[in-house]
Amino acid sequence: MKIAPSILSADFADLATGVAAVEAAGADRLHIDVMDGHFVPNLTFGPDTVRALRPRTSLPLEVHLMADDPDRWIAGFADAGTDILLVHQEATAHLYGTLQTIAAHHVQAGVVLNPGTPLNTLDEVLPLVDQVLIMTVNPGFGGQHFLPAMTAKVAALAKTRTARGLNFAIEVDGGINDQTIGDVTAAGADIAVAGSYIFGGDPAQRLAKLEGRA
Ligand SMILES: O=C(CO)[C@@H](O)[C@H](O)COP(=O)(O)O
Ligand SMILES: [Fe+2]
Repeated sequence: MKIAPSILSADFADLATGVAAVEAAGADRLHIDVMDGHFVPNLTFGPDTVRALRPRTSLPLEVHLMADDPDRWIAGFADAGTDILLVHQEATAHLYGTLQTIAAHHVQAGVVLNPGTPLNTLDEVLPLVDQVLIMTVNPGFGGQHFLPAMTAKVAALAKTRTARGLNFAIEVDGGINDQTIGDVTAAGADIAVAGSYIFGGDPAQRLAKLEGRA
């Protein structure tokens, strides 16, 4: 299992220190939760945060874009140094085109599903994506409880991937800790985002635990 620490739970006044800690501890990538105050009731980072972090780490930068009308942000995040851009299915009426636009900017494209959005809404776009992110909480805030019903959704997506001969990565986000990581791993997730668990203690120890090294 690859772990993507979410800087939403890091110290906003000292992001570079949090990033250095998880990079030294062996994180796979950095997860950057962008919230626009409309799609979700919270405000966080923008492209300038990505631009500022880019020279401070060699980890891939994954942007989880919780914003309405994601097309307006694609060029800005691509130009800032984003490696993987994840857009919500629920945030655009033009998902197919949005994913094409991300790829045209030479950024890996991913799609995110809220807990209440069915998998079959992705039937047509799965061949276009590098990654599918299954929300295991309702988006907007860190530190929420994992929704156990999402485990079956991850398993169903893994089954679809095999049946269709596709090779996108499956990621989970929300409520991931040492108690919940086992179920999502068994269900077929490849990457797990973790914020409050990683930054709520010693990041190196907690990362090792999630990766099954401790
Ligand atoms: O996208 C989100 C929340 O909307 C997440 O990436 C959170 O940052 C995960 O936080 P934890 O549940 O791990 O505390
Ligand atoms: Fe996220």
